[in-house]
Amino acid sequence: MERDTIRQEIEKLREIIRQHDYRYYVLNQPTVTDDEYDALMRKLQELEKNYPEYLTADSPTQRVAGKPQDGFPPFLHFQPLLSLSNAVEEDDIREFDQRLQRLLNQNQAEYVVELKIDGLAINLRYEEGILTHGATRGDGTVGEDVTPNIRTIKTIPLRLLGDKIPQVIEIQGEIFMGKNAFNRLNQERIAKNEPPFANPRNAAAGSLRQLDPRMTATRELHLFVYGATLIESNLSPITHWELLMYLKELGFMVNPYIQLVSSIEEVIDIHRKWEKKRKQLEYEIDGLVIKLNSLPDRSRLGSTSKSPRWAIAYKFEATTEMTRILNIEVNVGRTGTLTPVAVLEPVNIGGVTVKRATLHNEDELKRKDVRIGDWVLVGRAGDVIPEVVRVISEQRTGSEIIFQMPSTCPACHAPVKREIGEAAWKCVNINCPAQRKEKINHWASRDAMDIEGLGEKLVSQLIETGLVQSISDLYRLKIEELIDLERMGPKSAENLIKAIGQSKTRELARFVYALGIPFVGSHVAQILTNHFSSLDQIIKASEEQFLIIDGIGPTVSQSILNFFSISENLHLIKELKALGVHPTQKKKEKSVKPQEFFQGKTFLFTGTLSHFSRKEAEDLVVSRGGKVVKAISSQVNYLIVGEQPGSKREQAIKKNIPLLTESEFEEKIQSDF
Ligand SMILES: NC(=O)c1ccc[n+]([C@@H]2O[C@H](COP(=O)([O-])OP(=O)(O)OC[C@H]3O[C@@H](n4cnc5c(N)ncnc54)[C@H](O)[C@@H]3O)[C@@H](O)[C@H]2O)c1
Repeated sequence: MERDTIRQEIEKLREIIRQHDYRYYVLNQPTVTDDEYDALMRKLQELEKNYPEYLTADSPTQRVAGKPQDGFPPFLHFQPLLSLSNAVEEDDIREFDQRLQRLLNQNQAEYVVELKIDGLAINLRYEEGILTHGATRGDGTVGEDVTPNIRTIKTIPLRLLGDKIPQVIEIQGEIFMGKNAFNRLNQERIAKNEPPFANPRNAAAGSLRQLDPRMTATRELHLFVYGATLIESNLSPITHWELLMYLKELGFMVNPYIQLVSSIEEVIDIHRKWEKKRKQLEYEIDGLVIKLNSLPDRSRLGSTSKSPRWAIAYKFEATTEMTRILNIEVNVGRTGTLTPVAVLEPVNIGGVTVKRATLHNEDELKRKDVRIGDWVLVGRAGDVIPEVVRVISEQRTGSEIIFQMPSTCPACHAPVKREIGEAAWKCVNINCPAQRKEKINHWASRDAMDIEGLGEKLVSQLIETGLVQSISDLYRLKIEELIDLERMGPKSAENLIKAIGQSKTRELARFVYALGIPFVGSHVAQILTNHFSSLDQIIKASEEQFLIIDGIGPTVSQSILNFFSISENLHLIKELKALGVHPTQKKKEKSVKPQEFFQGKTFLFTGTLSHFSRKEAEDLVVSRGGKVVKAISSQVNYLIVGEQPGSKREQAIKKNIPLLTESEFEEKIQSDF
């Protein structure tokens, strides 16, 4: 890349981040998620690390962001409230530990591990035990004095407790709103036609920065304290742990999950545990904070202008990163569907290097306006296929290229067609080599016929050399033919023939899935083979016979009927039989598997759930094959009852509809994945 271009890119990125900072810290109205913001920040940090000559003191990476808002008096913090440096990778945490030990010239350090509460930082000043000021972090040096609002928060003592009252102390902590209170507040706001808050953090910040404290008083805010500066005091604790215990004695809430550890590996274990358990908490956390326990050692290490050297935020895995689109290619799937795919400058997302991301179809491509050369945010939630979340259009230079879907198939050059009402362009040639390749890949895949050793590269070779034209050709392969292939010795040829042979007696459900009938995934294939006792029965079944099956809807049944009405498909099945492929049918299991709890059933919710938002809970039901409705009717199989349920509960009882508590619901969800 040209150096000038890099400098411009860095500058643009800084400007975008400054805009987000303003919207987040000053207006309380962020327009991107924290994950997306963090991705922009990480990209800027990376560029500044690679090109240190462009690093400037006013870069957002060098400053504590945020500005005091007009309307509140300024408050000068006795000691600046800094940001925290952060890391996601285990190795970066180990490096933090090693760096500290190197600087301190020792070989073991003790840490306090705290939850990183996703709220907003506050600084409280007590003089002679009386609360005199409460201020937001602001730009770290000067915050907004929100004392009248702070005084409405019940977990903040107006007068310190105990007999060890310091003359002057400033105490830092995180103000937050619990998930239940957040959901209730949003429900009220929606009912009043006010815009809901995007997350509990915004709700807490918005509530604390009300100009009218009576408004703050109606919001359920809490405080966990995590630090203090003893300005005038007879006490001088020498560890952070001691300080936290002292803050408890003074009447504050210290988070109950703080832990004292003596090795960085323990920290990594604790992080793994919380990554899984964070959902169960009643408030949101976005990671852990690791702090050196020894206060004298902390003083020796000091801080940069942005963050202390003795602490680090160990964040949970991000699911979004920023990168650039190098090219857009088109994939041809096994049913001929053309899928545009972005070829990316490789980027690490949550520990996985991502080089390609789906753009789904032409409409999506246009809606997101993705162009070759664009900077984009790429997301990967859990195991989901990476996708382009959005374009950072502010980064455009004008040299980006608009992509057009091809008018012929990129694999066989046959014409492509897009039916009315369909999102996808399809290659019309059923002999298209790309389609054949994908069909065979699917056939051999682990959940289908599970043919060991038959990977994508080999499938390509078999098709290119003409040895295999269709699925049935796999069962005609001979060792002598395989040996001639590049990188194939006699032993591997023999193993492959053996693996292909073994697939002849796979379970019927695998065979049905392997056929690649649209909408028939392995779960539906299992339902079909549980219901019918042979493949012939499935082939001969009518629409009515499919529709009576729990878990099979009109789209699936239509798709199966279509599939078996095509003579090529029936021919393939006949050929396979003749070649000795005889899938086996397991004895029918009558026991209801946990997987089938949600399948085909209808659910209704009432009240507030404490571990999920309503949307999350609904998605969990739908992703397990269930349906969610909004009103009570005889169709409803279960009513899931949260806190403060509405009239639906009484109605359900009258109609004899079974109720599920939140924990019963959670249990079913956990045993059904
Ligand atoms: N969406 C947006 O547009 C946008 C814009 C700006 C910032 N942000 C978010 O804000 C974050 C940056 O904020 P930041 O500078 O406050 O850094 P930070 O959130 O990474 O870490 C510092 C903060 O952590 C909090 N904290 C919680 N628990 C703590 C504990 N136990 N000990 C110490 N501190 C604790 C404190 O408030 C402290 O100020 C970004 O990572 C981003 O996610 C988002």
